[in-house]
Amino acid sequence: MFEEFVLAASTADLSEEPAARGHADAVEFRMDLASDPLDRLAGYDGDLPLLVTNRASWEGGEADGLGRYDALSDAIGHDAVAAVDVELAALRGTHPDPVEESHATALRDAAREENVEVVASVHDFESTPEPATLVDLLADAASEGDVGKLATTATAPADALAMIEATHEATAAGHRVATMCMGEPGRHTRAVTPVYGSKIGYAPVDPADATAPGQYPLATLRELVDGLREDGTRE
Ligand SMILES: O=C1C[C@@](O)(C(=O)O)C[C@@H](O)[C@@H]1O
Repeated sequence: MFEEFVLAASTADLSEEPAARGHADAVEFRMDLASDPLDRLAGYDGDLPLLVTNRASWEGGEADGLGRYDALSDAIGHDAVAAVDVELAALRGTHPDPVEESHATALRDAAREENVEVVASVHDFESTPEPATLVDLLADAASEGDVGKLATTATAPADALAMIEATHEATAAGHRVATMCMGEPGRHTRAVTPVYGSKIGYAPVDPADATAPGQYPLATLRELVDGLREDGTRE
């Protein structure tokens, strides 16, 4: 699924899928922000494939406890689910609770059996480390998942440059990555890092429901990313 750039419409409401269809390649279903996510998933009959995310509270989301893995295990059994997001800190065992690692790696094994791709993700809600650190994080994340995703917070233009540089380096080193900066000074990275190899972009269908600071509206990001492609067309 992530051979080419995938624009994911990020939402807590799967009934938005028809509105996303014209612009998005997939839907990121933020299960942690949804009510009755498994019921919603069971009733999903949209066209776009789903990337399911159940973001842990310790990584900026709203899902508490290990039960979030049970929900994800159930979710990956649905035909429409093509990818699952798992936090790198859990996969790597760097989270303080060692039980996270066994749950995260078991979920990854189950995903592989279902032919569901794994997005290993890292978020920094405060800052953007220097490029060498970003490249290391991307290499780690890409080795734990099918795609390594890194979202950091830009507080100055140099942070955006660091993310662009790291995206280029990690991609040149053969890692499959998805990158973006959160926050206003890094907003343009969402349009630009795909030029350097980033494989996933996230944008809300309704700008009022952004799932991260600095996201462009879906139609805008589609236009920007396509406009910056060499031939200027959607693949
Ligand atoms: O991890 C990400 C990236 C993101 O945080 C962003 O910055 O667009 C949005 C989240 O919904 C998604 O799970």
